[in-house]
Amino acid sequence: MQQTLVPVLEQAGVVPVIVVDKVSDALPLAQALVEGGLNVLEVTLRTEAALAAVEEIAKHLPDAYVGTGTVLTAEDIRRSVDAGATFMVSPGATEALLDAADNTKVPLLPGASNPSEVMRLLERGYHYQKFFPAEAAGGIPMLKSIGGPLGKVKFCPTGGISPKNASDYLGLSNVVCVGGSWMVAPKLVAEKNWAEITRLAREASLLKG
Ligand SMILES: O=C(O)C(=O)C[C@H](O)[C@H](O)COP(=O)(O)O
Repeated sequence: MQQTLVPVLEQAGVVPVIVVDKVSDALPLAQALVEGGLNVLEVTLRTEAALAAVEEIAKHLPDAYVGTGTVLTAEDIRRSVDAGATFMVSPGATEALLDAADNTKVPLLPGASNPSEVMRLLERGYHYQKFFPAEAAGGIPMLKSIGGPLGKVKFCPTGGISPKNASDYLGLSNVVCVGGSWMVAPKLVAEKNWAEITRLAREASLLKG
């Protein structure tokens, strides 16, 4: 069920976590990120514009893998699939969400923040999980500790990742990629500073080594 997601995550390095307020910003923003070398884009379902933004990017930017974030409910899954998302990300997981995900081909990267949550997701077949909120939930020491007993799970830590700590996370054997919003800061998007977004994306893309 996550088969199609694995190669996408493995080449992602840094996944920008995007909040789009205006649909008209979606394409130039996504283009700026792809130009900088980041091609796996998570558009959070936190704004009215999010689904239309996903549709635009999916339709016009074939070089990008666009997915939805902040997927909380079965309805969010349905709307993500309809918009053309190639993957979905949730900050945590509920049985209802996982049941709905079982009924769609679009892969889910579900969130966990401690060993019991990781184990529950593993029981449901999720070998790739988001570790959220990464810094607040114990960061690198927590991931190293989890990696002992639960070494077959690979994580995409998100929440508090920055240019300062991203490469340390990416250096862990149980980290497949990291998520972060620093290269799509609201101020940069509001100013339509696509050049700076490309510059930050390029810097981020070099972190994956
Ligand atoms: O909306 C979601 O589903 C989330 O998971 C939250 C995001 O992961 C964080 O907003 C990104 O964290 P920062 O890079 O610290 O801004």
